[in-house]
Amino acid sequence: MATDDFTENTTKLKVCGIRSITEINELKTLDIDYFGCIFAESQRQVDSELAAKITRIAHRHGKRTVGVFVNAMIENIVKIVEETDIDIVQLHGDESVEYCMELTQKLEKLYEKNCFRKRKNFPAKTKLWKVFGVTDELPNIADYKPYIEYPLFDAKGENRGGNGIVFDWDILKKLEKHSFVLAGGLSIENIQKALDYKPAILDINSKVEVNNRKNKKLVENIVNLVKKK
Ligand SMILES: O=C(O)c1ccccc1N[C@@H]1O[C@H](COP(=O)(O)O)[C@@H](O)[C@H]1O
Repeated sequence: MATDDFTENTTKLKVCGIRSITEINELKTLDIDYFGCIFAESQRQVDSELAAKITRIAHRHGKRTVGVFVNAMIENIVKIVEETDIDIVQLHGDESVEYCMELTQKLEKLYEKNCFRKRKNFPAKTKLWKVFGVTDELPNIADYKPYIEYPLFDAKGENRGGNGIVFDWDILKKLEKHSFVLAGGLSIENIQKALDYKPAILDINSKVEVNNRKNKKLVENIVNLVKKK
């Protein structure tokens, strides 16, 4: 699995589902490593125009952005990556190994075309995170490894994501430290326990919302725990 120089032996933090300029402006100076923009059908869905603005603000503050897709057409993902400059593509559907291979090739071509637009401080190549919806068993992800930076384990629920529920984290004990992203129902109540499983990244979303928007105080409480402030 190819991780980049940004990866260290500490747990990083992603806040997903940013859907307004107000939210990114409120959160941009906190010690958050990644902001997520959801392109899939969702109450948190954004278009590429808004995601490009969010990404510009995030990049100016040294943060990366993650685009969340569910079974999207590969051409659409490549177009959105080009339009928005997002750093990571999170595949939250039933995308196959072959799909990840094809997307990797297409993103490589896009990189060759646009490599002159190198991002300051960031590797310009777009990475893939493949999501696996789990309950109490880990799937076999071996064939995905050549194409992804990280597997992301989320609780299998009624919807594709944003279910606000956890899975049996004990299944993560078998994994190498800092080799995966953990999502699903993460909140101030369980974030300390989640850290004990040594994920590379904790991905918070619905549990830090009030009135359908990210709440700065709720996010800040989690930042303080994860970054031990
Ligand atoms: O949040 C959504 O609406 C969403 C829709 C479609 C795909 C993914 C989505 N969110 C992702 O779900 C996980 C867990 O979220 P939660 O903490 O349980 O609310 C996270 O990776 C989000 O990126």
